[in-house]
Amino acid sequence: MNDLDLEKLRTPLAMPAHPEGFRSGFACFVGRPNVGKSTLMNALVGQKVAITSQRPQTTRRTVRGIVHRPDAQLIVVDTPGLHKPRTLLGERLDSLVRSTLVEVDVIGFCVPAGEPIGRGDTYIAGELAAQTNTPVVALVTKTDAASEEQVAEQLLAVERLGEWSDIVPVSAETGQRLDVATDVLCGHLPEGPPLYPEQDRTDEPEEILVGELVREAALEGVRDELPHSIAVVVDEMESRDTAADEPEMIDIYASLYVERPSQKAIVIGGKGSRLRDVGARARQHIEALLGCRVFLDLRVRVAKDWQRDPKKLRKLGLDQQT
Ligand SMILES: Nc1nc2c(ncn2[C@@H]2O[C@H](COP(=O)(O)OP(=O)(O)OP(=O)(O)O)[C@@H](O)[C@H]2O)c(=O)[nH]1
Repeated sequence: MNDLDLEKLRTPLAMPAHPEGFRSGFACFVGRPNVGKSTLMNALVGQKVAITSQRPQTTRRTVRGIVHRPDAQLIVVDTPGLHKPRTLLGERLDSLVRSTLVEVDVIGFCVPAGEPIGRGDTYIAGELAAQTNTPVVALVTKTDAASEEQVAEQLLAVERLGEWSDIVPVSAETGQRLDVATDVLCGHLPEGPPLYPEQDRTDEPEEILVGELVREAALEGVRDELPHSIAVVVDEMESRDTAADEPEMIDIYASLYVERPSQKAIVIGGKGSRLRDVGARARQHIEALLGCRVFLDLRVRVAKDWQRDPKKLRKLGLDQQT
């Protein structure tokens, strides 16, 4: 469902004339979980196309966000954070990242400015060293959350980690040096026409974006292992028949899957209070995304140990390798 064959996407559109020297192509951000990859992609695209949270490993799919510039079109593929796999879901995520790495024109290796380089970063730097044909730009993220001194030290530490085409410190939060990052990434793209129409910010289907917004709302405030146990499937999404003078309205029915009945109780909350909050938060974001009123019906269902079961992963749309 989330086609990774980027070669297929390189077919140029029948676009109006583009300036000579126009560049287009794909970039992919990699890094440990929670280093700010999705937030950076959203900031570069200028719209929320990937969900984010304080929890590591929020991103489960590769998401494509599109950055438009007068001289280039950069398609950013956001990937789940690389880590040592512990579950089948973890393994699938890792191989998903690896298969994406070999297909892009430039890789952005994200390391947060304010955290010491750890084993996770070294492990990924080692993986990247094997990608000899693809330029790697090191992006030192979250510079707003670190002191100037820390940023300077981190730049030196990152330099020592491997061979990078460039090292750019950025803050998705304040927008600092995002233009430099885009410039540098675009500089590595091949010359070619735009691949997407100018108004497109993502090629994710709306249903997927809606499901992700529900998951994001459900992740807020939950503790421990629960975040990784929640998956969302949009079961139905349909425009309601409204009178000509009434505003457009879309009915959405979605299921939130958890792994155990005890988790179901947590997600629903006392007298359904938590689920109501999740629904209200998600509805707000979905209405902003779709630009119309939304009726949102959420059900919580148990799919026992879905993270370890290939059949269930497939049903939840998380088995992207087969
Ligand atoms: N202060 C600050 N916080 C940031 C910045 N970018 C991201 N964050 C925060 O860092 C956390 C993780 O951000 P994400 O974008 O979800 O990180 P990720 O690397 O995509 O995470 P995974 O999906 O786990 O791989 C969130 O709480 C963000 O708000 C930044 O530039 N400055």
